[in-house]
Amino acid sequence: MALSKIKYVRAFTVRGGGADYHDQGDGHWIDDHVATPMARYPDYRQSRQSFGINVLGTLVVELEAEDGTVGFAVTTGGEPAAYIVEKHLSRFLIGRDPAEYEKIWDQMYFSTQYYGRKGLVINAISGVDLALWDLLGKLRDEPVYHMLGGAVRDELQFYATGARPDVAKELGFIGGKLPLRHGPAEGLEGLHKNVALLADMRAKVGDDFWLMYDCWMSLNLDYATRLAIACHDLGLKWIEEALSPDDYWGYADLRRNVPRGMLVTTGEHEATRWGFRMLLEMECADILQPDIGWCGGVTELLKISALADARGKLVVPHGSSVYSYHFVITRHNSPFAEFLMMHPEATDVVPMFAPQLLGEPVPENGRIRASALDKPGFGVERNPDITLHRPYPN
Ligand SMILES: C[C@H](O)[C@H](O)[C@@H](O)[C@@H](O)C(=O)O
Ligand SMILES: [Mg+2]
Repeated sequence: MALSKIKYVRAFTVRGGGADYHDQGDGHWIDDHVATPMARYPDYRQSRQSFGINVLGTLVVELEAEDGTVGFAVTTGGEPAAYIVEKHLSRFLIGRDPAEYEKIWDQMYFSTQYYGRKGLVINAISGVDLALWDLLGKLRDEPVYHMLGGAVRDELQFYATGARPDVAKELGFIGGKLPLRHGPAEGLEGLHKNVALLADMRAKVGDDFWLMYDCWMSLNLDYATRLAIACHDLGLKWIEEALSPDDYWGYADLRRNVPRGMLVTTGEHEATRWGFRMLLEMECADILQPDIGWCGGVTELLKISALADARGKLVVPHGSSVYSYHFVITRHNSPFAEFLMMHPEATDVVPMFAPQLLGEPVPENGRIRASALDKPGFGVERNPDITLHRPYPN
């Protein structure tokens, strides 16, 4: 039984938080001296916005069916991604049944392979794929997680990413992931500051609360190895994205270098089943962390997750609000999820993609019940108070 066909494809952009969650105002923890590969240049060391981490902004993809039903999704991508959606990908969507998401994904990927494969183009494809699944759920009156096989547990449990793991513990989260603040350019003094900050946080949260460091691609193998060894006695649970996403060889070495029991994680800037196959077959990580809005969407993450499951690896998607929640609740090898604390001081729970989504669920006591996802599609609507810009109307 065919579903109502796609009649309109619209790509909008919007700035200020939301899916491009690094696009925040001044004084936010997420832009306060976080270590990055650009920190080797002193001018770009204090703020990630100074080198353009928020240059793209949010991409909003809207698919309207012939019967007027609208599916949408948000991801990082802004105007260049909007151009790719309207001028290239839309030809594989107009007049199509949204249930044909496998064929549509295949056509979007291989038609852009000559200039895509990773990064912005896969963000755009992911945004379309997420909007397809949202539209499918709204046409079928089903939550996305039902269409993925249903919940394998009653609730999601979250660790929190932000500057205040001590507050995250009080709020009921199962762990706290700190942004690493100092990289190799700040030498031994910076390394000691990283260890001291972790020691201070360990003293505040006690011995059993998970503490992790997120290194956002900023280190080299030697520094990452020394940091892991120096933090081991402080119970660092995992060292995340220590190296460049292209350094598969370095990650394999890092896994051999870190103290036994410490986990190496990465993946948020990796894309497609082929990229994650490389991470798996080169033994780069203990936990894979794809972002569903950047790796290829639901359709591709299903393949990535199955590859990882076959090798006994966990898949804990990078924080991406409802889009990852509907996935994680259905996968045995995704036992917990990430919640990014988007409150400027990381001291309160606010919707992750605020202010763009109406009905976005937030963890209570560090958990979200599966029943909270029981609305069609991804269960959220666009905030009508947010003005969208359509740069390339077809
Ligand atoms: C906190 C990290 O520096 C990044 O800002 C964060 O987006 C990402 O790496 C994460 O894992 O949440
Ligand atoms: Mg990360």
